[in-house]
Amino acid sequence: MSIKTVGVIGAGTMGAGIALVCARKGHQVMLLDANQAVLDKALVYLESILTKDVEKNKISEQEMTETLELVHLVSEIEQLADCDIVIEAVPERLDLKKSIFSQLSVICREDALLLTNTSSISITEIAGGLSHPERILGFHFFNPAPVMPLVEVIRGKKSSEENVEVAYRFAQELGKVPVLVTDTPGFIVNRIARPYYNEALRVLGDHVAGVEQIDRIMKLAGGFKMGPFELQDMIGIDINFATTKSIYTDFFHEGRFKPSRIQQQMVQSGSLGRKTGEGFYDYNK
Ligand SMILES: NC(=O)c1ccc[n+]([C@@H]2O[C@H](COP(=O)([O-])OP(=O)(O)OC[C@H]3O[C@@H](n4cnc5c(N)ncnc54)[C@H](O)[C@@H]3O)[C@@H](O)[C@H]2O)c1
Repeated sequence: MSIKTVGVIGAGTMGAGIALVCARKGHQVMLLDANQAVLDKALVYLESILTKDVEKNKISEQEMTETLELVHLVSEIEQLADCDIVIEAVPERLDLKKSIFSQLSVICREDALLLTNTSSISITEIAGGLSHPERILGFHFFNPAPVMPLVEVIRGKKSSEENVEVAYRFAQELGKVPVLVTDTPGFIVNRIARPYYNEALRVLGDHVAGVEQIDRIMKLAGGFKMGPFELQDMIGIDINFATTKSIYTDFFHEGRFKPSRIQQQMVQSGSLGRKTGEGFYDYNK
């Protein structure tokens, strides 16, 4: 399969980065968001990253212009009809993802690959009841997408082996390191990472230590690049909370995955981390 045009749905934290990864490899990118302000912000982000590449002599000004010209900002899902691959990166909600994939199933060609960047939701459930579920797979980038090398390629119950191979090769072609995963809650990385966030939130809730202290200790003693609270702010506390809830539900409420009330209240209050300027840390200072 020759991949020319890639659709990216959702131009937020992940979608904008995924669009950049694809455009840098010469693909035409149709970047869709329901919110025009997010699309405008995504363009500013792309320009700022590529400008840094020019300043560091990694690319020429002409290459920057050519890469930017590959990214088309769109507002209607029908504009993705000719895409060879579509990567969905809307918020971590099953109803939203199901609705998007049911529209894509009608709009896109039968041989187009339909990928979801979900952190935790069952691929099998997203594809359930849709026509041609063999072309629906998980394709999970890590944040920030242009920097992090890993992509989890997740095989849903009805994903075909042929499409798994195409997705695997596509990840390699993007310069990423793919890992094949079967469809289980949280896949590999988010399942293993849950205790890092959850236990830190319990330590905070038990007043054992504060946010900055916990982050500092995990970096100093554990060798982590970022502490659990810095990471939640970068990921988006809403996205992190939704991921924990989904993993907890899909593991039939095993206590070790139980979500935290602290995180829930931060989401309820609109303190979502860096993207809102305030989370466990204040970014407006
Ligand atoms: N944030 C992370 O660190 C991270 C890492 C890996 C995977 N993910 C996953 O990627 C997905 C997106 O996460 P994010 O952090 O980029 O979210 P985000 O909230 O930053 O961005 C989501 C975007 O989707 C848009 N959107 C919502 N409904 C839409 C629709 N119907 N059509 C088009 N656009 C729509 C929103 O306007 C928003 O801009 C989630 O499934 C998340 O679990 C996130």
